Amino acid sequence: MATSRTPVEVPTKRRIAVLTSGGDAPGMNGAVRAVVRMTIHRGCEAYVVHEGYDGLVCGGNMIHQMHWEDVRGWLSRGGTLIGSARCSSFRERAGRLKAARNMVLHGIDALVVCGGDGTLTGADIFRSEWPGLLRELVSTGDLTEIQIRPHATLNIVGLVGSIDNDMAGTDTTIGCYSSLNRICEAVDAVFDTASSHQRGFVVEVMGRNCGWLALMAAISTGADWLFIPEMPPRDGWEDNMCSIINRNRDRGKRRTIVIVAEGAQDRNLNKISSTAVKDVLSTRLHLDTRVTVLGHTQRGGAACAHDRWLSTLQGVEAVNAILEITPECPSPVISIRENKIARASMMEAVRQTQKATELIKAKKFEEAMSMRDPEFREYHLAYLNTTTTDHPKMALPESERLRVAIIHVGAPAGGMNPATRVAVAYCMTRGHTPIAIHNGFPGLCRHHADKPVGSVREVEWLEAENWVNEGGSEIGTNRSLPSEDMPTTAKVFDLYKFEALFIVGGFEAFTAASQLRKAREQYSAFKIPIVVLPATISNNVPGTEYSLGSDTCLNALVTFCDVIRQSASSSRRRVFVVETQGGQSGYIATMAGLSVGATAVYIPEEGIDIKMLARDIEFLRYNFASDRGANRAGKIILRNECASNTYTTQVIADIIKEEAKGRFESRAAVPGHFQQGGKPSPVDRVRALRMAIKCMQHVEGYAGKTPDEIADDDYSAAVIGVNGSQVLFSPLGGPNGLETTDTDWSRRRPKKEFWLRFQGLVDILSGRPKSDGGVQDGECWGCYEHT
Ligand SMILES: Nc1ncnc2c1ncn2[C@@H]1O[C@H](COP(=O)(O)OP(=O)(O)OP(=O)(O)O)[C@@H](O)[C@H]1O
Ligand SMILES: O=P(O)(O)OC[C@H]1O[C@](O)(CO)[C@@H](O)[C@@H]1O
Ligand SMILES: [Mg+2]
Repeated sequence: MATSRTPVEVPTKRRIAVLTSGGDAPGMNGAVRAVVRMTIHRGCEAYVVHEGYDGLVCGGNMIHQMHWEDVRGWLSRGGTLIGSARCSSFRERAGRLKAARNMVLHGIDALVVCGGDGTLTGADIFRSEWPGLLRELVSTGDLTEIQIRPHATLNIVGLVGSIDNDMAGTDTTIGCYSSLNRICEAVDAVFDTASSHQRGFVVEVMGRNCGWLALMAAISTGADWLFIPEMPPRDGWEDNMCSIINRNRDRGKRRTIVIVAEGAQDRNLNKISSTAVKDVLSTRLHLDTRVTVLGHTQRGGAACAHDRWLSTLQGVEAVNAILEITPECPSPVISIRENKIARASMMEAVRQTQKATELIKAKKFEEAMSMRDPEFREYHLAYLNTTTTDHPKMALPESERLRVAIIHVGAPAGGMNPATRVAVAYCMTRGHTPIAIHNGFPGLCRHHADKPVGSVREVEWLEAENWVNEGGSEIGTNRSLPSEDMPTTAKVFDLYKFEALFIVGGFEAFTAASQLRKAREQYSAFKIPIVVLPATISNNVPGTEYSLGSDTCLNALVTFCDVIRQSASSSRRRVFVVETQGGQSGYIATMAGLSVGATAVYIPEEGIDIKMLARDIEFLRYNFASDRGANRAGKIILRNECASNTYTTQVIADIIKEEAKGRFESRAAVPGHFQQGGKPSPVDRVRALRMAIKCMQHVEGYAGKTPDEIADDDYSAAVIGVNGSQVLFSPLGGPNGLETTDTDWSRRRPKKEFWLRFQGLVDILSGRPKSDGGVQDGECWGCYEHT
């Protein structure tokens, strides 16, 4: 160690450092970018520590200051650009002593750590030891009293960055959905070749001791069988697995997919390897079977949209937390529950995570399962109940079985097919009759009696099985509403004896349900439970903060923006004005803006005016001038299609070009229906499963009730939705019904749009000037001085 005479700068501003540690995870760069920029925005100095805890232990230029421009373009980069490591010396007090000294020498006493349970454990130990470490450093003469005085406490905030999603206390970790995307792309591809050759495939996925990736992959791809560490199969699993696979084959399935978590084991903790599973399939079923081990492909590549906005919002929250916590506060970890970013106790989260691992080792599997996030068990059960439909104990008595009609209304959205598949499978498991209405309400009224095939058809298991990863709407969707022919709609409802209606779609689906509810007075055919599962890329359905398809759309937009932005790298100095869909809702424009780091986002809720454009052009000018060609990628402005009638996408691109006076160029780009995405994203697939099952359970609750009893219950016409940290049903009618409380009918969007607050964040993180002509607290502009 150097002596205490090592010069120490006395910082004039608070210094906050960020590091990434443990296995890398897509989205870590987004977190670092957000921490760096938010730190600067909040008037502090941003530092990074390279190579995880190794960098803290080694010090020197492994720890250095970061400026605004240094993190430009990081959102789209895979891995972690500041490096990560598994550092053995930090596990020892001697290593942490060196780390403490290096932090003081750099004037840093606030640290954001992004990693898994190990990283956070290390962080918590470090914080608890901090005063003792400093005292020891003074006693050995490595630091002086004066040097340690400003650093009496160490503030640490954790961000969970890990593909494993093994951390208790948060629904998802930064990186887990990107990894799941990679897995699903691979399994979707395997799916095709497996079908062609009628083969079996055993796919091994990562996750260490946690089965989240494996479970979600199985759900998202309709795997026939699954092995996860938390829920080892019963003894004799070989027979069970073979019998289920045989039954699926007998029903006409041409492929067999088995997902094996790398930590899979039997009830005696003996490893179940993918090759052992392959051997069972080959020898017992004589299936031509292949093993695919996905390995580190699961950790690499650019982050998906979900991980980009999640890491950004959590990075921002980490800085806010660092500046707010007091010495007595336990270190927080930034979590997400459904749609709500929150803070939880870091040590409690780590304790529970480690407990889950210990319980697995102690063969207490049920308890281990309950240590995972609350939905884990729900998802596991849902997977079991929908992968095969033969569960005699699940079947309802004849009197409680319903004829459930399923209809898609509105534009296609990713997740519509998986949701329908799940509803069908659940109905079959319970003994209900799933009936698909093809091509929406016009299909119902005009083609129900067509020969040889009408538009109202019972769904076969095999038909629905193939919808697990299909985009669009296989049963056909239509924007037309029942009001176009209410009498015929009611007649056909009666004719086919519908006893429940499941509507999947966007604002039109919501409107259709509302119309049917209001028409109950005239037509008793509608006095049945009606439930809407929001599915629209616009995410503009009242009663929910999330609609199926919006995540798929964001991924498509993010890919589009990444590609065009990169195309500017040869020409440089180019601004793309990208037109997004979304109707009167700026949701996808704003979330895409957060996910790609847009310079500005124009949304209908705010409109566009000439002053705004002038300010943004001035900002672009400043940006390009201070950039000095350092970053070659283009800049993105996102404009929602309805943001202004006058300032169209092309007009804005032309104005920018004109005003740039040759200093930079601009182009309009319209991804159009590309935004509906191809195959649904894993987020949309797994949420489709959960939401569709909840919807079926909801309508099931009305079995045995009279039409009037049903009509009298406000919840008999409801929307399922994510509301903050909960998934809830909201009634359409009644005093608290969405129709009156939360629907802006003329603008076709909810009255309260939760995401509007993110609009300001897009601006803060791009450094865009405020609308009042000022700048974002002066910090974002000021930072350009450093470049
Ligand atoms: N008990 C501990 N005490 C001190 N430091 C620790 C401890 N556990 C882990 N660390 C530090 O955290 C680093 C990362 O931990 P680990 O390798 O377990 O990965 P992780 O953060 O859990 O991420 P992932 O599991 O996603 O790869 C370790 O290399 C070590 O430096
Ligand atoms: O990259 P390494 O060090 O081989 O670690 C692999 C492990 O890291 C993870 O990718 C992330 O924790 C695990 O899923 C996997 O078991
Ligand atoms: Mg770990």
